[in-house]
Amino acid sequence: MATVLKLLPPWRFVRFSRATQVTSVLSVQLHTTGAMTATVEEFNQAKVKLGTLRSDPGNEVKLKIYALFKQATQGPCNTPKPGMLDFVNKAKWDAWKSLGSVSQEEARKQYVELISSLVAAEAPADVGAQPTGSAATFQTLQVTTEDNITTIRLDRPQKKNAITVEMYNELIEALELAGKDDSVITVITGNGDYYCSGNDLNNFTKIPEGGIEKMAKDAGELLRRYVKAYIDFPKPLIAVVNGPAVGVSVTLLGLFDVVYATEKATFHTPFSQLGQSPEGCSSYTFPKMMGAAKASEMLLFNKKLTATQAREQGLVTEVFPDTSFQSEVWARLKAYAKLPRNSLALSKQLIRGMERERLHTVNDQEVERLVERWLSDECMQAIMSFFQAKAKL
Ligand SMILES: CCC/C=C/C(=O)SCCNC(=O)CCNC(=O)[C@H](O)C(C)(C)COP(=O)([O-])OP(=O)([O-])OC[C@H]1O[C@@H](n2cnc3c(N)ncnc32)[C@H](O)[C@@H]1OP(=O)([O-])[O-]
Repeated sequence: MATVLKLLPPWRFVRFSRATQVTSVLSVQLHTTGAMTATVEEFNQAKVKLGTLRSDPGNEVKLKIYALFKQATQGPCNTPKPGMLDFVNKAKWDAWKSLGSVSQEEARKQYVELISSLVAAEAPADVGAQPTGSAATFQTLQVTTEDNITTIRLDRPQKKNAITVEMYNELIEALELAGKDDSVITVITGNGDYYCSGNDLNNFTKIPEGGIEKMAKDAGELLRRYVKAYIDFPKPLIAVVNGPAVGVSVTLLGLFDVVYATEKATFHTPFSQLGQSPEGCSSYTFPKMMGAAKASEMLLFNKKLTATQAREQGLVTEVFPDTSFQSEVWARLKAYAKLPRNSLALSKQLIRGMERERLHTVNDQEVERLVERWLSDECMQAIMSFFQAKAKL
């Protein structure tokens, strides 16, 4: 970011010179208090990253950055209020004062998160937008960028878009790229009649050399990374649920910003039927969203929801008639994608940022439990039953 930023009157006088920031930070001793805070190193890295931004994030954001920086390095504002006509310093003072008694550690963490989201929302010089047709780089997905929207389509329609190990890895990569490209929003949807039938149960049949324990451990690590990609996704993420959704594709909806569904969609999490346990942070997001009892009906007792029920429970934002689903949803998404990119990314960060650490903890705990479940007799019996039932057809 240029040191002298273009600002509109009366804010044109608000300038954050790099020199001021550097002087301030040098005069402060920072310390780390634990995993829920940003380390000194992360804070310093964030300062450096701030200097690499190519576009001006706007006055409001710059004031927020300024306020968080002051709070992190000097603590709550207790300097005298500048006079009414000293517009610039009064705006800065107001921003700092508005942080009240937020601790220095918390301010440091928010500073790091804010800069990270600004950096993530800005395409690196050598990446740029993914051109339409970049699907060639993926085997199990179609990924396109058009009209400021990056769309990731699950592309195994013959298998109801069941997620193989390869597909998990490709989805992680596609999300990573989408988070950094020039698009304003990212959409996940399915090709064919299903949105997604969840984990490909064949993933459990490929036992590596290290045996079933190794398989469970590797699958756990992959799942952790997969869910993390959603928790950390830096811009608005929208699910276009074109048909039935099962398992992990349902649980993850709690990490999307908006979920649009056709009336034909259903939502099913048959975890106990499979001897497994919830993932995708649903053990936290579902009770929060729909209350413990309704969440338990789904996550413990395998209750399959219609699209309308899912909307009533808060899992789905809006349900559309199947005949007009695609046209209505895409018209709306194209309009959304014309909104300012940084503003959307930063607002998402505000909405989701407070919960990020908690979601990571939930993800870790769910993965730990699932790795145990995958080694249980209950789970193995359930997987065998699926394949035996298939064999009888
Ligand atoms: C790791 C994180 C933890 C995740 C947990 C979860 O996601 S738990 C949730 C885990 N998910 C489940 O428990 C769902 C298991 N699947 C089902 O219950 C049913 O397939 C269905 C209800 C999705 C669709 O029924 P339908 O009668 O409309 O269609 P159809 O059955 O004829 O399917 C067409 C083809 O696709 C195949 N295929 C589909 N899904 C899967 C899959 N997940 N796996 C493998 N294969 C799958 C199916 O075998 C068939 O292959 P074929 O014979 O042509 O070679």
